[in-house]
Amino acid sequence: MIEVKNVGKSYDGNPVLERLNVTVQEGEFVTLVGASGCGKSTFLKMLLGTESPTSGELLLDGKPIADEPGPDRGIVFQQYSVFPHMTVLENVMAAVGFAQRGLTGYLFGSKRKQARLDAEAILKEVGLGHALKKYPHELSGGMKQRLAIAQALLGKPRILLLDEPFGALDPGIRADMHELVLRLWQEHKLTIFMVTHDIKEGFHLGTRLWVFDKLRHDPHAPQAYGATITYDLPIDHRARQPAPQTTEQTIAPLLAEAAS
Ligand SMILES: Nc1ncnc2c1ncn2[C@@H]1O[C@H](COP(=O)(O)OP(=O)(O)OP(=O)(O)O)[C@@H](O)[C@H]1O
Repeated sequence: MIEVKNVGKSYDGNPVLERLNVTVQEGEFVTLVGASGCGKSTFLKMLLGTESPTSGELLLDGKPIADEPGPDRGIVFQQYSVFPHMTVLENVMAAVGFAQRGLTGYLFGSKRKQARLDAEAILKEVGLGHALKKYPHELSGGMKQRLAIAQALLGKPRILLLDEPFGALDPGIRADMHELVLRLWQEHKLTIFMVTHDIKEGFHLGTRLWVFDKLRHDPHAPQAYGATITYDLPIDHRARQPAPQTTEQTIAPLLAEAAS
């Protein structure tokens, strides 16, 4: 479904990513780990369509990914911005309006009624059914991310991109969010790409874990080469067991080394 063929990405002539070659099938849950600044978010942005590859091809169903975000791809960031003067329900309805009418955004009559029903349904699904009338400043971190996920799912995307969505949350809340994401992944038959700095989270959620790192280094020119996918590990979740210690023990020092 997604083919990444020899993709490279540079900014101002400095390579960030190079020689990416992978294929991802519908329904996979790919987790991305790697040192800070090695290009994980850049890869997500190329899938979203807000950045394009400098070289190579990024194909969705055999066609180049459109160079603008579309309803088939939703994204959730670690920090999320909402309209502070609107309630949870109004924020989601506004997103429906923008999706349907562009920046003028306001819906009338039966369309507005339908938007409200859709917004209420998705908010219930992400566990915010009790918080429709709350304002953003009244929400906890976990509730804000639930709202972000609701917005991302509104266009009924096939692909959900998660850029460290739970990085700022406490462990207990994270566990609840993991449950939510796994449920939505299954119920909506999503293909998910999720960046995380937490390797345990990567193993726990993913059906496949990618490690981004540089294969080539020039000590005199640290910007000379980009990162690539150095490990592509399938994860067997039939029992949703914790990651096998041996694999985790192999990868963790590599990440620590790459980060130093
Ligand atoms: N629009 C841009 N213009 C120039 N350089 C950029 C741009 N976006 C990202 N970069 C650079 O590309 C590199 C990769 O950034 P990216 O955010 O993709 O890394 P990352 O692996 O997601 O990092 P982190 O884990 O810290 O979020 C960084 O050196 C960053 O400064």
